[in-house]
Amino acid sequence: MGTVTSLFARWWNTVPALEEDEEEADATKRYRPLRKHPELFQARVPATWVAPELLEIVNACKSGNAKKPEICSALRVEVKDVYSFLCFSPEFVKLFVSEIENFYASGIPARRPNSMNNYGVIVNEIGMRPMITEFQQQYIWPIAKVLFPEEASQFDSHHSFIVRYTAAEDLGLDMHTDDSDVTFNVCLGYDFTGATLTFCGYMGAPDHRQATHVYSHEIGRAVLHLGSRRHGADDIENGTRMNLIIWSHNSAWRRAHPSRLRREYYSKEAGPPDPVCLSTSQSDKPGYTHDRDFLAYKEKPSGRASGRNRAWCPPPGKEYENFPDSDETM
Ligand SMILES: O=C(O)CCC(=O)C(=O)O
Ligand SMILES: [Fe+2]
Repeated sequence: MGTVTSLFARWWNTVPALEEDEEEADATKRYRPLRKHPELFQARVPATWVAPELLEIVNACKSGNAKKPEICSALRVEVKDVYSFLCFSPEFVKLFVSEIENFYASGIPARRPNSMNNYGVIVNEIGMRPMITEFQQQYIWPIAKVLFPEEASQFDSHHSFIVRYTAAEDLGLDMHTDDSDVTFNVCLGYDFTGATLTFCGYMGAPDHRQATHVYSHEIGRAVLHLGSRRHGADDIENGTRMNLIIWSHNSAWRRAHPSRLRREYYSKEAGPPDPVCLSTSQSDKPGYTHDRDFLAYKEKPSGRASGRNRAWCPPPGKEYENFPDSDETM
């Protein structure tokens, strides 16, 4: 990831992706002889891997008659600009999960997908990039192009990873935006309770920190949203949740919209934030906090009593009326 993106990531509380090597990752080389299902490492997505509903949506989108947001009944509008659909067949879910379990069992070290997730795996780095690229181009892109015509005018790369949460490991993921143009997020297992996904507004919009929707993950169902939408994974209560996330990138759109990185394009906030939309930390560094008014609405998280204050949101001049004074903020 380049400097601009890193800066963008720091400034906007975007989840930063770690750098992916141009060369074949070490994990790919080491894991190659241990692959359990070699078909997951080829540029092919057999029709038996996808749900009939996904085929229906893709066909509707390709027909050119699809109108946003009512593409077809198989596509559910969760809330404006957040969509979900049945995506993978039980056959694929079983295959994919068993491969990931096999990778974990191999003990091969894998770099983590982002600075906020300690138990995930970058699936591109274990050799799955060709299959994911095929899935992105054949299935995600035709749908995203209809739903988000500008951000998804083309997809030319992706950062794809597994996230895993259990009560004994990572419980959830703090509020953030993604370093993606369009995010695809599908649940692959297992049994769990809690672990919903809470959506707020768009980065820099007046309702940026207003709660808009709570999505409940279901195995095989995918959710699609823009990376600039603030969201967070709520704590898991029991069991284990595993999701595959594909961050699609559109370099042309990024080049054409450098302004999305600039403070002056941030709107004044309409009102005080919903506490569920407040962001504490994307790091284990104490005191690493993103929302300037966090302490006016929530307790200081334990173990974060000191340290550098990196809070930036909302930017100066963009505060809502009666923004709490500095004694109440970090
Ligand atoms: O756990 C989830 O469902 C969401 C994870 C997420 O938002 C992310 O990894 O960027
Ligand atoms: Fe995310």
